[in-house]
Amino acid sequence: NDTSMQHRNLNHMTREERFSEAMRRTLYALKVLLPREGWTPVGPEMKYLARAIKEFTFIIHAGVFIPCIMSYGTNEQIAKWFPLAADFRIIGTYAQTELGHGSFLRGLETIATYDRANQEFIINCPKITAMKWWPGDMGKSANHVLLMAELVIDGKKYGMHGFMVQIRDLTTHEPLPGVTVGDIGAKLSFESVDNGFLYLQNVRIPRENLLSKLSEVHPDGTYIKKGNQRLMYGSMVRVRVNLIAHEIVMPLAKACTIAVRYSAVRRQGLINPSKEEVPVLDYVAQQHKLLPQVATVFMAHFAAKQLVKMHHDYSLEVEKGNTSQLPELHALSAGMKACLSEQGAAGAEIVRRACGGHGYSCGSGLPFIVNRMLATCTYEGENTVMQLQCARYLIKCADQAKKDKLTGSVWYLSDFSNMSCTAQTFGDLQEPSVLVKLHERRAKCAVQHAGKKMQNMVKNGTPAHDAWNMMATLLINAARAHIMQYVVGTSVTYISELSCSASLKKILTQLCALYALHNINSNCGDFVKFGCLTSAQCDLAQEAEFNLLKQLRPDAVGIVDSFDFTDDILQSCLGAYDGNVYERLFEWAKQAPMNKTEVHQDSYQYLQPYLHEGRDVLEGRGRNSKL
Ligand SMILES: CCCCCCCCCCCCCCCCC/C=C/C(=O)SCCNC(=O)CCNC(=O)[C@H](O)C(C)(C)COP(=O)(O)OP(=O)(O)OC[C@H]1O[C@@H](n2cnc3c(N)ncnc32)[C@H](O)[C@@H]1OP(=O)(O)O
Ligand SMILES: Cc1cc2nc3c(=O)[nH]c(=O)nc-3n(C[C@H](O)[C@H](O)[C@H](O)COP(=O)(O)OP(=O)(O)OC[C@H]3O[C@@H](n4cnc5c(N)ncnc54)[C@H](O)[C@@H]3O)c2cc1C
Repeated sequence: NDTSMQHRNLNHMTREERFSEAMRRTLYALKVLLPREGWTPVGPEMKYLARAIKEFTFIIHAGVFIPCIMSYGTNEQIAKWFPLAADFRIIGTYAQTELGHGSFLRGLETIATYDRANQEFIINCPKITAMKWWPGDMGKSANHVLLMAELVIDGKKYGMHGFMVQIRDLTTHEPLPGVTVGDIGAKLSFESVDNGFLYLQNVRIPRENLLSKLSEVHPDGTYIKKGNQRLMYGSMVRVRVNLIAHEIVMPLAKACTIAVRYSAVRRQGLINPSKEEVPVLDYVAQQHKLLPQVATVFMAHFAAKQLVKMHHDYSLEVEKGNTSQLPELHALSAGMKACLSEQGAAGAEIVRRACGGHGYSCGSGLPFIVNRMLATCTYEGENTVMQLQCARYLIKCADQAKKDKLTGSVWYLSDFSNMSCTAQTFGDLQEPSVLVKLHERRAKCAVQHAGKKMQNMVKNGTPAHDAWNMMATLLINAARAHIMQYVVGTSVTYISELSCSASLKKILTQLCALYALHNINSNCGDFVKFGCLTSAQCDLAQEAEFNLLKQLRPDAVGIVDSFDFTDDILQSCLGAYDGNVYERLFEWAKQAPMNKTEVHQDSYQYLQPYLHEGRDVLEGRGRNSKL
């Protein structure tokens, strides 16, 4: 109810207005509304703030820069920079991606050369492709960057390391000497975020600014490795784990809230010619578009909770020096981020499109969500690259499964029990245990299929790297199958262990079955090809899905209401709680800047001569028509 927090209509603001409004609101929220003692920008409070603010600034500062200080800094470095960053007395970003490289980190070109005489690092972007490009909050907001650069000592390269680099004056906010920085311009979304470019030329930083938890450089230039160097990639794992809830589950839940509420209000056409127009939500085709996406919100939420727990447990182990869980966590987080962002972004577009013309209006609030979700398929690890990382781990595990009993998320690769499906009715295929087994078998077969294909190619003389490249599509499918079995399996377990009312558990079980069946029916080629289902059982799977749509239809609005988004955060004429769609759309349109005058003078000057000629002809004074 704090008017300082309420959103003005973002669609009727310029990009620069949105940029400064987002900063005002974010700082207001953080500085005024949060208890100051003890909160951290990545603490549980952020989850609630993120529900209250449509456009944040400082997501990278809070979601990446600060966690990196914790992950890569020594205790002294954390003690120095964390308090400043947590209170926004320094604003930072994570500057890794360059104009010429984003996925292939070993190709990054920014160099940090150690100057022994002055005990400094000299930072350089040797050519235009080395310029840092994309980091959020970097163009106009950040005064520091956590710069990922190639460390060079006496001409020898030591790989990518993290350096704290100040880029703007803390008094004037002007760029420091050797720093060229700015905004990269208009993007598909994130209008309020100043993704930036950063060109560094002979910028000097103290030796102490190398974040030295994992490695350090002594004054004489001696390089010391401390611990598993793979932890240098650790911040990306953490962000991939955290972004699922924040940037995939929540936006998809908002989109589903809007689309389901609108579909319950929008009457269009007849089902029974003798009855009145029906709400479009009564069309099974509409239910088939919307309800599986509602189910995805829940299943992705449950799986993300499990992944966050796994990351938390892993972090405790790393503190004890045990990094053994890192390979599985990397594979799972990379695969989950890629597959759920793919599903989520596609799902948001499906539900937007299900709202017809009004879904194409920014007044629906849906284009904002769809465009932002598209970014999740690219940032924090481009999806294809992440799926291949996941597949790399699966292929290794499949080889290991031939001799060892596997555990963890890949345990099913060493399950050689009979997994044939005996379902005779569509009810059998709604059973959670049957759905889990089907997904495990499909995933196991997909991984083995890709592995076998590559082995055969190598046996026939194809170099392993070429076989990998040629089978990439099968490897990506294997990664998707692995993640689907993980999401279905963890969701079934989570729901079964949930202490809640029987009626709620029934709905959640139905949603889980709907998610699994929708996935089966969308990929039935795999399920038949790998012998998981017969063609007749595929028909039953479709029947099972349609039956669940019918069962869930009466609760559809109640289910999305349970996401509990306020009208202010939805900013949607279609999804407002009161359902007054048409009045809201009309009011929203009238507020458009285009309508601040009855006649748009700038354009009228071009139209006027033609209009006056038309007037004269119609009033009998004008020359004959030119046509
Ligand atoms: C005040 C407001 C507050 C608001 C709310 C705050 C809350 C916020 C919550 C969170 C929300 C976050 C919002 C999201 C914003 C995101 C913004 C975007 C940021 C970015 O995009 S940062 C840049 C991201 N870039 C990447 O991800 C690059 C991807 N590329 C790579 O990771 C690597 O290049 C690679 C993995 C593809 C290849 O690397 P490399 O060549 O070195 O490795 P190989 O493939 O040869 O593999 C070598 C072995 O290393 C293992 N490996 C690879 N990566 C990792 C890893 N990350 N962890 C562990 N191990 C890793 C491989 O598995 C290989 O192992 P093997 O044993 O040899 O097989
Ligand atoms: C909204 C947004 C915010 C961002 N924020 C940040 C930030 O804060 N900090 C930061 O450092 N970066 C940030 N990024 C950059 C982001 O991390 C990179 O864009 C991402 O890592 C992809 O790298 P790239 O852009 O170089 O694409 P590329 O890697 O060049 O990919 C281009 C194409 O090549 C394909 N490809 C690449 N490698 C392979 C491979 N090995 N096998 C098969 N196909 C391959 C990809 O699949 C893709 O189709 C942001 C990006 C966006 C869009």
